[in-house]
Amino acid sequence: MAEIVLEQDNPGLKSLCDEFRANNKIPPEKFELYQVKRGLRNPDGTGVMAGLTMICNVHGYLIADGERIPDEGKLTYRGIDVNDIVNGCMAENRFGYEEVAWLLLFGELPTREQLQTFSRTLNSYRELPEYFAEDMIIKAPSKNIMNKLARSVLALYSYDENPDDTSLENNMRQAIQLIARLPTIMTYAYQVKRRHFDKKSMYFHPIDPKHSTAQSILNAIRPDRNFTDEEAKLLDLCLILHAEHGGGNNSTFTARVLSSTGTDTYSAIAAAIGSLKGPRHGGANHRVMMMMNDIMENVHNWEDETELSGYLDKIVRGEAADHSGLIYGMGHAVYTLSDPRAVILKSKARKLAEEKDMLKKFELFERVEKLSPDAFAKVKGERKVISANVDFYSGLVYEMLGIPSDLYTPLFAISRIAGWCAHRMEEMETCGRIMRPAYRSLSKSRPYLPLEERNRE
Ligand SMILES: CC(=O)SCCNC(=O)CCNC(=O)[C@H](O)C(C)(C)COP(=O)(O)OP(=O)(O)OC[C@H]1O[C@@H](n2cnc3c(N)ncnc32)[C@H](O)[C@@H]1OP(=O)(O)O
Ligand SMILES: O=C([O-])CC(=O)C(=O)O
Repeated sequence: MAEIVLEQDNPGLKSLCDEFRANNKIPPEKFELYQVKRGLRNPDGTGVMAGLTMICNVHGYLIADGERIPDEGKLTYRGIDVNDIVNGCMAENRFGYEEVAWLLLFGELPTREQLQTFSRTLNSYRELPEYFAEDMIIKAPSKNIMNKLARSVLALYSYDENPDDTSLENNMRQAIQLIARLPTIMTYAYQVKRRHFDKKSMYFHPIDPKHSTAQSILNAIRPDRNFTDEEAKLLDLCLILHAEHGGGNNSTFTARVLSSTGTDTYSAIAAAIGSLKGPRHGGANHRVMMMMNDIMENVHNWEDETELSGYLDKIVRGEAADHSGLIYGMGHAVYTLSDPRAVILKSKARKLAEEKDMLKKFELFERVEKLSPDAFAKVKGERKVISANVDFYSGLVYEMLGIPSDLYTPLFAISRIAGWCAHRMEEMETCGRIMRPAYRSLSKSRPYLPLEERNRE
């Protein structure tokens, strides 16, 4: 027999998949029979309680008589409402992401002096180690910036003289260095991707040590380095809103699971980046824009709610857009009536759309947001209340800021790294047990057969 050609549509590969399918069926009713908490969710849809945290609270429903009662979403960082953080920074017309990173890492709002010192510290670590960009980014471009971010974070292990020391001091050093460097890695990786895959110019502007995180990103991705203060403050707002979301979101949980083994910071954060890339998690912000492009192409009259509803039904039936059956940017594991981050981003998107003469597109987003819950309820027969999540309007805001779609999900990672690092340290300092849930085995005992007895047709 010749070797199997591992290529899409090759009969050999198809036969391997048939072999897999034949031997790997688990009937859905078995999950119920053995009371397995699929997706680590209780029967009422609430998450399995996996830990304790002081970093964040995500509120999306009330429980009354054992039932989930939908409620407006509320997000607090270290007990402080994220709306108050946003309004506080806006009232003082200053950048807020650095303050949020401090709050998440240490548990208290920084004093003016602490904030200045922290911002200066971040700026002093923005540059990558010598030859890192040449050896790790330029020589090995990736089409996908999330993939490049994960690989670069893993590679930083080799540039660290003390990578495996998991003392708080060492974890803290690595956390602050990573928070400072991830934006630089992202913008370098983007330039290399532009040059290598898109055949466009690549430019590496010098880093300005006085820039906030948001400013440093705009400085690096704009060919002429020009941006307004309003644009930088809006990007900063996006970074504030994405910085943290409790211990249970998939990427943070991933970081905590890895940290519970005692592994190094680079391994834990690279894994979290891999999780965030998924289209059901942070990758949804990019998918929303692809889905909306598909809707714009296929729905003839954007204002016709009957036509639009019909198309949304097709998306949920898996017959349109990417055929996943998902309306990206809608639904959430915790939020029901609203995701507070989506509420803020929507108001910013509307304002920008008015300024940039893009109201027609904004209103289409708004219509999809309005009609999706019905399509979801009708097609899936689900009673669950769904609303727009953080990923629904973020891509639109980025698009109107002139940020390329390659960077939508990476920007999420640039911000969320603060939360991941805070959770890693909390896990290691306060929990100290390896996470090890159980899987009920459905396999039956059987004898090992010698090769000549394995005759299957
Ligand atoms: C930063 C973030 O991660 S925010 C979330 C970003 N993700 C997205 O926007 C993708 C679209 N949304 C979803 O896939 C889901 O709503 C999630 C992943 C966010 C939450 O998932 P869950 O808590 O498991 O959702 P839920 O328990 O309500 O799922 C019930 C059913 O509804 C489906 N469903 C949930 N949301 C949607 C949606 N937006 N479109 C279509 N079907 C959906 C689920 O796939 C599931 O179907 P199944 O029973 O056939 O498996
Ligand atoms: O909490 C979740 O499951 C996903 C989410 O919104 C986030 O991580 O920001």
